[in-house]
This record gives sequence, structure tokens and C-alpha cells, in this order.
Amino acid sequence: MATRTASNDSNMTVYDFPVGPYPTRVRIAIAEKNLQSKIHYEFVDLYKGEHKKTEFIEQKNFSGTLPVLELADGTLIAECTAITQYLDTLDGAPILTGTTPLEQGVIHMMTKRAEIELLDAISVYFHHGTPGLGPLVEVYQNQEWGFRQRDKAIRGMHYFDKVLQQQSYIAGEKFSMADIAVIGGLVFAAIVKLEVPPECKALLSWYERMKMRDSVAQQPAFAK
Ligand SMILES: N[C@@H](CCC(=O)N[C@@H](CS(=O)(=O)O)C(=O)NCC(=O)O)C(=O)O
Repeated sequence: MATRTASNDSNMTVYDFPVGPYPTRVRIAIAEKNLQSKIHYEFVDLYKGEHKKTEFIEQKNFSGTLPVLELADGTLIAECTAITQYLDTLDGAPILTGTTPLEQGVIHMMTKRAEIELLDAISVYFHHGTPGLGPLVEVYQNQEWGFRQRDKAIRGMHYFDKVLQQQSYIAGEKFSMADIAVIGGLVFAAIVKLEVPPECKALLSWYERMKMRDSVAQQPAFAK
């Protein structure tokens, strides 16, 4: 298979919901890699359930979630971590996913931990412990499960606060895909009005620093 170069992918499409926490992760990665000019964003209306329609499931993403990256040759890549990994290595100069095996392993672990302990937990709370995307989309809800995941996410916030008491970024001393995943988690926390505990001073300070990055500040989720 021909190796892909950035020029081969001049017209990539991202199926997107601009203010969504997960789409914001990929939007930040695109901005960090200066790929905005190569990306067309295609809006998919989550509140109308467009991502759950048979056509989207069959033709774009079996999981029925956003974002999805579509390459010029029609290849579809879903899952924020996978999309970020692809985009990061596109120009042969990864800055988000690690440049050594050690960095790659630690960044992958901390990104997955950000999903398990924070972002995905808040997502479950949103869909099960709140009205979520509305009755058209939320065809099954389990409030108890939602509340348990909310409590798990708060424990996750304390965990990442402890991590950031010892280091400047989520996976060490460099900004990475793991930071972007925790940013996604705190974007979702704001949506569901889940306050970061005030005693999580290191996490709150880190978040203020992250929101000052151009790649973050320019995102619709952070529009004033
Ligand atoms: N594991 C997936 C999760 C993606 C996901 O849940 N995306 C949200 C988009 S947003 O809520 O962040 O805007 C979604 O499609 N939710 C719709 C649904 O779950 O019905 C990933 O990492 O991409």
C-alpha cells in the first residue's frame, strides 16, 4: 500500500459536532498539527440522531459516534485516539503521540486512563444520568449507572490532580494526546455541570494553562 503523504490527503473530511467533547479532541489535534487547511468539517446533528441513522452506521461508523475521519481514498478512521495517531504521524514528525517507545507507551496509557477514568465516565453520566441527547436518541437509560459513573469521574479528577502535582503535563513534561483527552473530559464536565472539586488546584491550574493554547482557545467548545 502506497505510503501516505500529507499531499495525498489534501481533502480529508471530519464528521463533526463542533462543540462536542470528543470532536474537540480531534479538532485540537488538527490545530496542533496545523492541518486545518486540509480538513473539511461535515456537521452531523447528534440531537436529531443523525449519527444513529442506518446510513451513518453502515457507511461511516458502525459505533454510531463522532468524530470520524474520512481520507481522500474513502478510508474511514473513527475513535479519537486512532484519528489523532494517524494525523500526528502524517508528516513524519509526531508531537502528540510520542517519539520514543517509552513516550508512546506512557502517552497511550494516560490517554486510555483519561477516557476510562474521566471522559467516558462523564459521557455515561450524560447519557444515563441526565436527559442527554433527548428521548429520540437516549432509547435506554439507567440512572443509577449514570450516577455511579459521575462519581467515578470525580475520583478521576482527583487522580489527575495528583498526577499534575508531580509533572507539568498528563503524560510527563511534554504536551501530548493525553492532555487533549483530559481537556475533552473537562469540556464534558462543563456541559453536564460537573464541577472540578476546588481542592484539585493542580488540575485547575493545568486547565487554565491548556485553555491558553491557541489550538484549544480557537475551538467552538471554548467560544466566549
Ligand atoms: N470512543 C469514541 C467515543 C466517541 C463519542 O462518544 N462521541 C460522541 C460525540 S460528543 O458527544 O463528544 O459530541 C458521540 O458520538 N455521542 C453520541 C452518542 O453517544 O449517541 C471516540 O473516542 O471517538
